[in-house]
Amino acid sequence: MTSIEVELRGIGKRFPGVIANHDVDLHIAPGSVHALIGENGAGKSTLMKILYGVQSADDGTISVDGREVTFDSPTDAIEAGIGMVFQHFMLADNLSVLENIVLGAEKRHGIGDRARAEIEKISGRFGFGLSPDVLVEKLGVADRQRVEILKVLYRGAQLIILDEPTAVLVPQEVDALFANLRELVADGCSVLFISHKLDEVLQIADRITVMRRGTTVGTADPATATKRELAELMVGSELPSPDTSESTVTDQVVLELAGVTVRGDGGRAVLSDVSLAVHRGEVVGIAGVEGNGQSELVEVVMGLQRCSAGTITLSGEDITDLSTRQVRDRGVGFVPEDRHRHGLVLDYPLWENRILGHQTSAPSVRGPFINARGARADAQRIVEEFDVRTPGIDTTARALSGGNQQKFIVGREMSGDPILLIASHPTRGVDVGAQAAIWDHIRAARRQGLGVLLVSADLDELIGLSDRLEVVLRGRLTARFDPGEVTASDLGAAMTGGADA
Ligand SMILES: Nc1ncnc2c1ncn2[C@@H]1O[C@H](COP(=O)(O)OP(=O)(O)OP(=O)(O)O)[C@@H](O)[C@H]1O
Repeated sequence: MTSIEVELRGIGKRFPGVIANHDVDLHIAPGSVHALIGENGAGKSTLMKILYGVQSADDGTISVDGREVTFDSPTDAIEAGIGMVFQHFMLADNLSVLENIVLGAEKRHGIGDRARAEIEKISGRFGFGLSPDVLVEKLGVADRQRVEILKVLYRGAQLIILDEPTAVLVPQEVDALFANLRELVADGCSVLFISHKLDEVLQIADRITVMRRGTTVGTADPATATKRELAELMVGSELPSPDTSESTVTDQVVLELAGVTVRGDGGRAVLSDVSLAVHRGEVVGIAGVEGNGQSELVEVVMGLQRCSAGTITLSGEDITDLSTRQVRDRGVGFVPEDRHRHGLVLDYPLWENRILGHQTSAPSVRGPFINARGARADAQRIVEEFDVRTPGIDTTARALSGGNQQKFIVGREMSGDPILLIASHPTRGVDVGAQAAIWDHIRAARRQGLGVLLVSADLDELIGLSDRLEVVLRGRLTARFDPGEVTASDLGAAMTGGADA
C-alpha cells in the first residue's frame, strides 16, 4: 500500500456563537497511529468532519502529500485516500459483508468474484478474518467494526479516521483491534483516532495531539508521556478514579425482576428468565458484550419493551405493565443508551429538553401547565452543576458536543429525587473531568440511598462503582462477581463466554 502524509494548518470553524476550531495544526505522518484527545467540546469531532469533507472549514488549509486539497464531500476525501468510521456503524444487517462493502463502490471491482477476491485479500492481509458471504446480522460488534474498516480500505483509504473505536469493545476485542491497526500501519496505512481512554492512547499511538478549547495545544510522545501529563494538558486537572469506598447497601429492595423473559422479532428470547434485585444504596453493574440483552433489560424495566413472562416490581409495586411515563413518575431516573433516540430532541433548546420525560413533575410543570420559568431555572442549575459547556440554555441540543449532551442528560435524570437510577453507559464519550463528575454524582446518589442499575462497556467503571456485578450473556445472567476481587480480564472472559470453556 502507498502511504500518504496529511497536514492541516490554521484550521478554523465557527458556528453561531461558538468558535469550534481555531488555529488548529495537525500533522499525520505516513504509516503511523495518531491519537486526538481533548475534553468534551474541545473541537475534535468538528476537526474530523472537516478532514473527511462533512463540514467545510472557514479558515486554513489541508494538504495531502504536500498538495493543497479542498473537500466538498466525503467522496472528495475518499478520492484523496481519507476514510472515516463513525461511532454509529452504518451497515445493513440483512446484507452480506460483501454486499455492505461493495454498495456504492461498484465501480472499483464490480459486485462479483473480483470484489470477493479483493475483500478476501484485504481481510487476510490485516488479520480481519471476515468471510464475504456471511450476513452482517450474524456478526458481533467487533466484527461489524472490522467490516466498516474494510469498507474504507476497499475504497482505497490510506488514512483511516476512527471516532472512539474502543468505546464498544471488551478488553480482548480492544487488543484484537489494536493488532489489526498495527498490521495496517506496518503496511503503510495511517490511523487517526479520537479517544477519551488515556491508557489505550498511550498503548497504541505513535503520536498524540491534545486539543483544548477549539485549538491544538500540544503534541506528546507516548514513549515518554504519562496519563497524568495528558490529563493535565487536556483539562488541567487530576485523573479521576471510579473507586467507591465503604458499602452503603441496605436490605430494602427497590427494584426486583423475577423470571423476566422478553421475546424479540420472530419470538426468539432476547432475555431469558432473568431474576435480579437492586437494593437501596446499592449499585448493581451489568457487564456484557453489546447485543447480549443488556439493552432489553433496561428497556423492559422502563416500559419500552414488554415481558412475555415474569414480573417487575418497584418498591413492592408491580410495574410490569406500566408505560415509560408511569415508571418515571414512580421515581425512576433513566440515562438511555441512545441519547439521540431517547434522550434529547436535538432541535429543541436545552431548557425544553429539561422537560422531556418529566412533563408531569416539578419543576417543569405547575398544575396542568408547563412551568417554563421552573424548567429554565433548573436547566441552568444542571448546566452549572454538571459543567455542561454551552453558550446558554436557549442553545439547541444539536449544537452541543456529544459529551456535553451526555452530561445534560445525566443531570436531568438525577433531578427530582429518584429512588432508582438506571444508567446505560453514563460516561460514554465524556472526558476525564466530566467522567469524574458523573461518578461523583452516582456515588452521592448511592450514599443517599438510591438504587442504581448500571450498564456499561467500561469495565473499570463497572468494577469501580458497583457493589455487585452480573454478567449477561445471550440473554441470561450467567455469572456474578464481587467487584473487589474480579479483574477486567476475568470479567471480559465471562462476558465472551470464555469462562464456560
Ligand atoms: N452544528 C453545530 N452547531 C453549533 N455548534 C456546534 C455544532 N457542532 C459543534 N458545535 C460546537 O463546537 C464545539 C466543538 O464541538 P465538537 O463536537 O467538535 O467537540 P468534541 O471535542 O468532539 O467533543 P466531545 O468529546 O464531547 O464529542 C462545541 O462547543 C460545540 O457546541
